[in-house]
Amino acid sequence: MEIKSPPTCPNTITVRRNPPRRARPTPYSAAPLSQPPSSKTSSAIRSFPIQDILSIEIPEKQEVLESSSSDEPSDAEKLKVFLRIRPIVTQQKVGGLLKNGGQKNVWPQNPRKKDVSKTAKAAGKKMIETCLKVNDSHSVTLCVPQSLTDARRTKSEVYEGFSHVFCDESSQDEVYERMMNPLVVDFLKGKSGMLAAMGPSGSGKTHTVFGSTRQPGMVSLALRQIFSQKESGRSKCSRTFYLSMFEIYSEQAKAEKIMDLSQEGGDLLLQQSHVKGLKEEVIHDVQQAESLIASGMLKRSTAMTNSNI
Ligand SMILES: Nc1ncnc2c1ncn2[C@@H]1O[C@H](COP(=O)(O)OP(=O)(O)OP(=O)(O)O)[C@@H](O)[C@H]1O
Repeated sequence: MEIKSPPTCPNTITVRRNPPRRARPTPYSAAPLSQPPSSKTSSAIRSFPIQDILSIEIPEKQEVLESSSSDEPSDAEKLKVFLRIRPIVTQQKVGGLLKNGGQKNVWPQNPRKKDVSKTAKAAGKKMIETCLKVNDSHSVTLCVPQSLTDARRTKSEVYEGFSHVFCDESSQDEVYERMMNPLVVDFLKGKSGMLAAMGPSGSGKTHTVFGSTRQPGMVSLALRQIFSQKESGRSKCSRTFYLSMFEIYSEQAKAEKIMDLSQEGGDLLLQQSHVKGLKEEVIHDVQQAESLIASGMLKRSTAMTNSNI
């Protein structure tokens, strides 16, 4: 990938947003995957210790300093932060993007979801400027659009320290290979992992995580990898895979609720960071897993509203 350096911006300031962090091993990181839960209903699903991880100070140890010089993060760097830049939606591209080039979405979509075509139409014939420039595979510069430079907003900011920056032309496969594949490989060795997608509405979270029929996202690609290993018989021991889905949502002025998204699932309780009563369904193949996920997505309260957590 050829990366052009960003234009020189006046008054550039540097902000280090995402320094590499070292996470503690999770309690389940050493548990073998071949051992299925004792009952169909898990009574002790631990929440991901994101606060614990974020509160960990970056160690000044030699090994971490050494690893930061190499392109591939060491095992010590378990928390990774990727940045994926969504392509700009122009008038010509709108049709292609909205209809996904004639592709159907694999997953149910929120009918009231923000329509990117409206944004593009609202922009009318205004020139669309790219403000985010990729410096290298770990940093970007946020430049001020020309139209705003008159308003004395001339400072640009460099955001660095990303595990990897995916440019707007990056493919789902490329993102999968670098970001998701290591998690799946670890998962198949019995380790826990989590992928969290963050970003404002319309930034491409759904596209990345779920994708479409032509451009399958991380979930479909991970399922394919998991079941292709199983089918190829690489693992001698027979493994059983379980799937569970839940939604955390909060309505204004009300406490957060947790809902089990499996077909017969109901409200769940969080007790001492354990989601109690979450149902796990045995999954046998990609198609079955995808159809369970699709029905779970329809059950989300956010499927009926415009809000998205
Ligand atoms: N990398 C990409 N390549 C091509 N199209 C993309 C890409 N990322 C997002 N899009 C398109 O941009 C639009 C908005 O993306 P998406 O629905 O994934 O955003 P979102 O972050 O999930 O939004 P929301 O939070 O509102 O659900 C969609 O039409 C999607 O197909």
